[in-house]
Amino acid sequence: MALIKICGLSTPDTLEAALAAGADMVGFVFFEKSPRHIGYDLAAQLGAQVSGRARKTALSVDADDARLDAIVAALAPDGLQLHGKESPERVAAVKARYGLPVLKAIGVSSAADLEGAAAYRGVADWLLLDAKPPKDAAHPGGNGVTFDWTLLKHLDRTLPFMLSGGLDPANVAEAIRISTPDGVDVSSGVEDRPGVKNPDKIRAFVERARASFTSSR
Ligand SMILES: O=C(O)c1ccccc1N[C@@H]1O[C@H](COP(=O)(O)O)[C@@H](O)[C@H]1O
Repeated sequence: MALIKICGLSTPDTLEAALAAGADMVGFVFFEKSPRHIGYDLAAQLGAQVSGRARKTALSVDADDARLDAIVAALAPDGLQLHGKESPERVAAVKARYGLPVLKAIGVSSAADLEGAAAYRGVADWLLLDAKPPKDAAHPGGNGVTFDWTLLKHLDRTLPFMLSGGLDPANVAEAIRISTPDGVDVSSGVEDRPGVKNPDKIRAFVERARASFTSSR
């Protein structure tokens, strides 16, 4: 079954909205420069709230082992999203250390970026294909930017991939139709402003993505 992930959750109410809507994965951001960053105490609280209703994903950016140890201890995630410049060797080391599925984020703006993704075959569990951040961006993701989904027609599908980057309730059906992903991921597209999620937009995103995956089976 294709997966729907809501990322950057940081309050009990919006987490509840994602869980009640039927999100398969819920993501938590551990990156201080992000408006969606959460600390360890809140991570433990939100992690307990999930209580098996969805897979918890911890997003980090070029985190070292000490940082990942602390994140894993606080959240007890079901998967790790590595959203920086982590090499295939680093991804392999993270997988070996924690024994958790790894989603490796790749910034895409051209077909060449997809060729680079091949290096993660046999290492990452999922690719998370996001738009390359704008040059002046403060962080490598969560920028609400899309990329040319038709590029994915030539993607080697050995690894499952999650489509991300600028998705929202209005464009997710078209994005699924064009790119036929194994999952979709959204953050800023279900917000009113950076870091402030909107429960209605979360529900609309999950409903439309689910309907679109179901009708394309
Ligand atoms: O959300 C963030 O603040 C963030 C910070 C650092 C790295 C990644 C981040 N978010 C991830 O980026 C993609 C796309 O987000 P958007 O839907 O375009 O806003 C998604 O995987 C977020 O989880």
